[in-house]
Amino acid sequence: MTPSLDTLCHSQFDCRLDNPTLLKAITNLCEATDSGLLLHSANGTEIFRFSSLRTRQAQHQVTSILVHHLERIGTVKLNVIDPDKADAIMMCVKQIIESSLDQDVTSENNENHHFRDILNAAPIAISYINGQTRNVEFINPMFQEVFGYSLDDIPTMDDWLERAYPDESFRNNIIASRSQKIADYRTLGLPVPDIRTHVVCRDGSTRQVLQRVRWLGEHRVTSYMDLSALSETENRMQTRYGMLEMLLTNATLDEVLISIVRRIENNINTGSRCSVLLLDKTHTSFEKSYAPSLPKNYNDAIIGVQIGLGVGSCGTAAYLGKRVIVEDIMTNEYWRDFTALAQLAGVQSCWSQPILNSAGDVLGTFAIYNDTPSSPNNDDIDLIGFAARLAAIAIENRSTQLDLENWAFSDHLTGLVNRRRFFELAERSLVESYQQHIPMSVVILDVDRFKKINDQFGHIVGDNVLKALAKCSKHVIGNQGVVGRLGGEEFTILLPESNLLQATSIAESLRQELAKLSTPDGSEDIVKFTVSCGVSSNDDLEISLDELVSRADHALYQAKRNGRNCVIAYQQPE
Ligand SMILES: Nc1nc2c(ncn2[C@@H]2O[C@H](COP(=O)(O)OP(=O)(O)OP(=O)(O)O)[C@@H](O)[C@H]2O)c(=O)[nH]1
Repeated sequence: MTPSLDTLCHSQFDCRLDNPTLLKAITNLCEATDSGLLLHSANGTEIFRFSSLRTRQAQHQVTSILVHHLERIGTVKLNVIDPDKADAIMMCVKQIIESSLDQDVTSENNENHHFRDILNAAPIAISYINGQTRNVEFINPMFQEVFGYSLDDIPTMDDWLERAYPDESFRNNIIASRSQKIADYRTLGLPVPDIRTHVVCRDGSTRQVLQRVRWLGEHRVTSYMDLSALSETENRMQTRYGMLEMLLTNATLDEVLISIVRRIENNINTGSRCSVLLLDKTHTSFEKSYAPSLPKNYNDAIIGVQIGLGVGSCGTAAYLGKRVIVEDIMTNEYWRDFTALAQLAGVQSCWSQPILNSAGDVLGTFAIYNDTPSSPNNDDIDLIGFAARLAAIAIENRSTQLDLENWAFSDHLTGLVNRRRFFELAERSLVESYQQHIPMSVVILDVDRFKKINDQFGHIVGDNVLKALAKCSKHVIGNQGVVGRLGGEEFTILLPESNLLQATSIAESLRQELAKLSTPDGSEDIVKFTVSCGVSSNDDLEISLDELVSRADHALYQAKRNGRNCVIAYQQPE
């Protein structure tokens, strides 16, 4: 910053007159030339006077305006005895003063260059504004890098404020009052508190910065620490916490996976979309797609696709069990057979990470798609890895939960639904039956003389009989109903859409099939057995589940009394 010469004359030239070299040089000149001399600064203050007895008598006076680099810095009045020497003496005076000033300006310039160098090297954006003229005199390279503006874009403070805060009412209210506060702090001699603010950059983007204002004489030095990178990190942390929280809720697997996709999409560049693709049980082809931002026909086309080398980013990543980064789909060989699909979705790059379970098996993939060719930075890689791990946990959680549910709801010996589950399902069916006016039926089935089988062949063979019965019953009933084990050698069958006649017929078929079964006894022999069944239905009137079951039980009792190995439908007593 070169201070104007005017400033030098007014504020600094006077005090520099005590510079002994300058005073000595002028005094010497006056003595050598018999001159008297009176020097005024530009504002008229007398700053130097020399006179001797002879010069006081001298009649010839010359006045000259002292000009330095076209700027007036003061006047010199000479009293000379020999008028012919007046111009030469005046020239000498000027040279002495100007060379002294040049030295001062040069040292000032050196200081200013040093100051500039420091600002240029500073890692934060800095502007240097003249508080009186409001001219932006300097901005450092970091300022240009962070905000994009050059000095030509913002020659004055008002230009800067208009660009940085384009909303006029915000400028007139918030910014104006902030400027007033900054002035007040200055008047009070207090440091101006730092503030967080959002600045609009030259390219229209917004940067969050920490603004610090300090005064250097008349100059306002403002530094801006870029917080945008910091808030990006904060956002990413928030996203991660949000996803972890989701895992702890009762959300279904579908909800968790969609939530992972959505949250990552909100956290990355606009124009980027995400997907979770899940493999089928054989781990060879994609079975499910969670990609709500990709077109439906894209998702549909992915289902059933066999994974392998060159099956896009995800097919290849799932096949290799390794992350696959495709920066440009149109030129990458993994996408050679899928470019039309990519065009359909409007994606040009795809980074895919396999989802691995704790045993290291590939369960699917998590991927980020971009609408332009692009490569991920370290943060992106980190985020993809995090999303894939989270998806793996969600999937494993879900399967553990299913295992637990199965364990809680199924009979351990036969794998059929247990008593508790059977009654839950039957209760639900009964409600629907009345709502839809479709009768439902219940069959209770009991192995005849099972005690004898146990006694004769032992408990293990008895167990095998029960398992064989369960397997055969499930097969015969198929999707007509649900087979459950009530306990011991007693089973039950729920037939939600069968009336009494149909249910009796189904039970009769089952009885016949079971009678054909032969269970090995562990030696040469085989075990044959029969069953008796009681059937009830809600054809005729609205009854409770307890009543329905008790009627079937009653019918079973009849079947046993009738000699076993038969099916009896419940009949209302006359
Ligand atoms: N092997 C085996 N036996 C069981 C199991 N649960 C109950 N039992 C046996 O099943 C038999 C049931 O006998 P009972 O209730 O007297 O009836 P039953 O011999 O089948 O005669 P009826 O029902 O009158 O035809 C008992 O001997 C129980 O010990 C089981 O899980 N495994």
